[in-house]
Amino acid sequence: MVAPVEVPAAQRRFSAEDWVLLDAMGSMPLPTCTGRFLTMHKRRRKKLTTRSLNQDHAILDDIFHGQVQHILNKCGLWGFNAFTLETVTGGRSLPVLCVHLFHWYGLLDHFQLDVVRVWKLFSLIEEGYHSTNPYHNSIHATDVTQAMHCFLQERKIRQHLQPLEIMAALIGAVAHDLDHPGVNQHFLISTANHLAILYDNMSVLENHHWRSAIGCLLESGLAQQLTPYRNELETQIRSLILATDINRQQEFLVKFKKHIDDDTLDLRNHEDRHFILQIALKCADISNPTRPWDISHKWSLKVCDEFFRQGEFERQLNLPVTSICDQQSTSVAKIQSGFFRFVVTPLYSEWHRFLSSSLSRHMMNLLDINRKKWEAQEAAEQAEETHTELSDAEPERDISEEDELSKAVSDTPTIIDFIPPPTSMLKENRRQSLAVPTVESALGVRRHSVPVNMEQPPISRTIYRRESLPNHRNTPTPSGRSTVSPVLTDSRTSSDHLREEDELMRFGSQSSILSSSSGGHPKSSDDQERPLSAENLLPEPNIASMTSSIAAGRLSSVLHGTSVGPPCKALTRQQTFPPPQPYVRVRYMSATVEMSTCKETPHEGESGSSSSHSSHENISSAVPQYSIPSIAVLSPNNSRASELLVPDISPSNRSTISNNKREQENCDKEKASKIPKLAESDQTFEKENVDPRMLATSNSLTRRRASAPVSFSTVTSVDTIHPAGGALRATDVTSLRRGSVPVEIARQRMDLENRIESINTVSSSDTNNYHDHPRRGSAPTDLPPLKSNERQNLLTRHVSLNGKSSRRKKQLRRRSSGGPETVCLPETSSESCSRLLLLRQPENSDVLLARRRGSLPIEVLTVGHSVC
Ligand SMILES: Nc1ncnc2c1ncn2[C@@H]1O[C@@H]2COP(=O)(O)O[C@H]2[C@H]1O
Ligand SMILES: [Zn+2]
Repeated sequence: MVAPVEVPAAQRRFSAEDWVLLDAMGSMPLPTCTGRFLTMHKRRRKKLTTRSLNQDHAILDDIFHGQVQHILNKCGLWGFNAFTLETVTGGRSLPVLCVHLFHWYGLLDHFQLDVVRVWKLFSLIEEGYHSTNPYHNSIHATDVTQAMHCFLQERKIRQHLQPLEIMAALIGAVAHDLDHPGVNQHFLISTANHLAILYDNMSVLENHHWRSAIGCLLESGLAQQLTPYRNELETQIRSLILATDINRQQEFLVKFKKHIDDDTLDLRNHEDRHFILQIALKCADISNPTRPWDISHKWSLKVCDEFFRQGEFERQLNLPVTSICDQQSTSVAKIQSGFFRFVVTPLYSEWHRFLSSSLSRHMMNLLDINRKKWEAQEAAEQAEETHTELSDAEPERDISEEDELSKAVSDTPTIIDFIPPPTSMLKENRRQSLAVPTVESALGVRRHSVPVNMEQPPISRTIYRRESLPNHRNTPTPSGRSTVSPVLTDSRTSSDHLREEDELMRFGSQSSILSSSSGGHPKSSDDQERPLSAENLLPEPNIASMTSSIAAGRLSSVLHGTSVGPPCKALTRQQTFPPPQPYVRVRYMSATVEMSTCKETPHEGESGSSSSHSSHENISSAVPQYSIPSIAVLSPNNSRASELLVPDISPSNRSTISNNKREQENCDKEKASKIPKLAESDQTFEKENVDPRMLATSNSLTRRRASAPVSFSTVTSVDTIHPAGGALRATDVTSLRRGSVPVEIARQRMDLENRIESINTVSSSDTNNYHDHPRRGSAPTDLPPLKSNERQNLLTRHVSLNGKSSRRKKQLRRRSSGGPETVCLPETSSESCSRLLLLRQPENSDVLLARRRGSLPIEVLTVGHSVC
C-alpha cells in the first residue's frame, strides 16, 4: 500500500481509503477491451417468441413471410403499424423495413451495395436499440423511418431528392435514437453521466446517436463501399440526427415559419432540401400523435411509461422528479394533452402549411381527433378529482371560481415541460439546499423538493421556474425580481389561449437564443459551477470512477494538469441504468468508455464549450480494458476513427449545412475537449452520492452539498435511537444535516408508529435548539406561523412547476423525493445505525406543515394534519 504521505503533492487528492482501493485494484486483472461505447454495460436482447425453438434446431422461422410482404407492400401508407410488422417479422421489423426500402428506392443498385452488408448495417442498428426501453426501442426507429418514407414520397419533396439524400434520410431516421438509454438528457446531466461530460451537456443523446450510427456504418463494412460519398453521407446523417434534439424545437420552428411566410424555400437548392429533410425527420420523430388512434394511443402509453420509469429512477437517486415523469402528480392524459398542444400542433401546423397535401390534411385530422380524446380523458380525470375533493373537503370551504378556472388547466404540462430550458441555465447556480422560503413562494411555484425560496415575478403565478432549473435564471433586478419574461399566467380563459401560445413561442425562441448564445459568453465563476449531479459531488479522482491505479493516475493527471505517468486516453464510464443507489454507486462505476482514438473529444449540437485544444493531448494512451458488449463506435479497430471523431467538414460539406449557423459553430468547436471543464471545477466541495463510508467525517459534514445522503462516522448503536429532537444535539443537526433530501444511508428500521411516538416526545427546547441553527436542505425552515386559511392552502393546494395550482387532496400522497426525514448513522464496524428524527413539538404542528418541503415524508404531514 502507498501511504498518503508518500504521495507526490500533485496526487494528494486521494484519500487514504482511495489509496487502499487503488492499490487493490492495481493487482486485479483488467478485462478485455472491445471498443464498445455504450450507455449500458449489458443489454438484454429482445426475446423472440419462438427463439427457444429456432435457436437450437432452426425448426421454426420467426418471420411470417406472407404477412411481412403484405405489410411491406403497404408501408407507404400512413396507417402503417410498426407493432404489427415487429410481430410478424419475429422482432426484426427494423432491418426488414430498411432493407426493403433500400431495394424500393433503388439504393442497392445505384450505389452498388452488397445486400449482406446492408442487412448487417440494419441488424447492428437494431441491436443498438434497447429492447428494455418501453418507447425508445427499435420499434420506434421502425416507426420513424416509415414516417420518413411517407414524407419522402410527398410531391413537393420527392421530385428533387438525390439518392444520397434519400439514403442519409433513411439511415438518419433509423439511427436517430440509437443506443438511447431510456432517460432524457436532463437525467444524464443530473447524474453526470459520462456522455454528458463527453459532450459538455450539449445535445448529449443526439451526439451519441449519430456517432453510434457512423460506428455501425463502419462496422457493417458499408462505409467502405461508399467511400466516394462517405464524407457527404456522414455529414448529412449527423446534421439530421442533431436536428432531432427537442431542445432545438423552437429554433427550427421559427426558421421554418419564416421560410414559409416569406416563401423562400426552393427545393432545387441543396441547402433548402436538407433543411426540409431536417424538419421531416423532426416531424417523423413526433409523428405518433398523428397516427390512427389505436397506434397513437399505444405510443402514448409507452412514452409515458418510459417517463414514469425515469421518474422512479430520479426518486431512487433522490433527484428532483421531473414534472412529466412524476406519476404521482400527473397522468398520461395530461402529458398527452400538453404534448399534443404545445409541441406537436405547432410543428405539424407548419408542416401542413408547407406540404399542403392529402397526407398532411389526414395527419392534422388524426391529430385533432386524438387530441380531443386525450383532452376528454383529462377532463374526466379532473372532474373525478373535483368530485373527490368536494366530498372530502371541509364544508365551509367553497371552491371559488378562480380555483375552478385554474383547476381546468392546472396540471396540463406546458411547453416548458417538454422542451427543457437551455443547458446553460443548468450550469448556473444549481443548488438545492437553499434558504428559508416565504409563504408566498411556497404557494406560488412550489413543487416537490425544489427549494421554495424562489423570487416571484410581479405577475402572479407566472412561470419562470421549473424543477431542476437553476435558482437564478437571470440576474435579479435591483428590486430583487427576476428579469425573466413572464411566460404563462394561469388566470387565463379559453380566449387567452392564442395569446398564451404566442407567449410560449416567445419563450421558446428566447430559450433557443439563450441556448445558442451561451457558448459565446465568457464563463462567469458561477457558470463554472458544475450542475448538480451525483458524480459532480464526488471528489474528482475518486476511487469510484477509476478503473485501475494506473488509470487513476492518468485520469488524475488529465483532470488536474499534473504529469503523473504517461498521458491518459481513457475517460471512465459508468452504468446509466439501473441507476445505482447512492451508497452502492461505487460498484457500478467501473466500466470504461474508450476514448483511445479520441484525438479530440468533439461535441455537436450546441456551442458552449470553452475547452481548450490542448487538453485532448492528455487523453491519448493506454485504455483500461473492459468488455462492454455492443456497437463499436470509437474503437481503435475502426479504421477511420479519428476522422469519425473529427468529422471531415470540407468546404463543400460545410456548405450542406451552411444555412445552419449553429451547426457551423459546432463544427468549429469540435476540437474542444471536455476535460478542462472538470479540471476547472471547484475542488473545495465534496460530491454527493458518494459512498458515505469513503468520506472523512469532517469533510462530509462541512462540505456536504445538495441532495445526497450524508455520512457520519459517528458510531451509534441501533439501540440508541434518539427520541425525536430530544437526543438530537444541536451540533448534529446543524452541522450534519444539509441538503434537500432525506439523509438515509443505512437501513430504516423505525416504523411510522415510532415516529409518531417520537413526535409526541419532542421537547420544545430541543426544537428551538434545532431551529436556532442555520438551516439547509429539506428540513423544515422557519416560517411565520400561518393563518388557518393559509394552512388550508398549504395542505391541499397542488403547485406545479408551471406555477399553476389547484387544491388537490391527491397531492397529500407522497410528494417527497426521498424517504422519511431521518438521519441514519452507519457504523464503521457494524451494520447498525441509529436515526435521528428531526421532529417538532406537537403544538407546533401548524408550523410543521407550513415548513413542509419536498423531502418531508407524507406520514409526518399526515400526523401534523391530524393534530391540527
Ligand atoms: N406521445 C408523446 N407524448 C409525450 N412525449 C412524446 C410523445 N412522443 C414523443 N415524445 C417526446 O418527444 C421526443 C422526440 O424525440 P425523442 O424520440 O428522443 O423523445 C421523444 C419523447 O421525449
Ligand atoms: Zn425519437
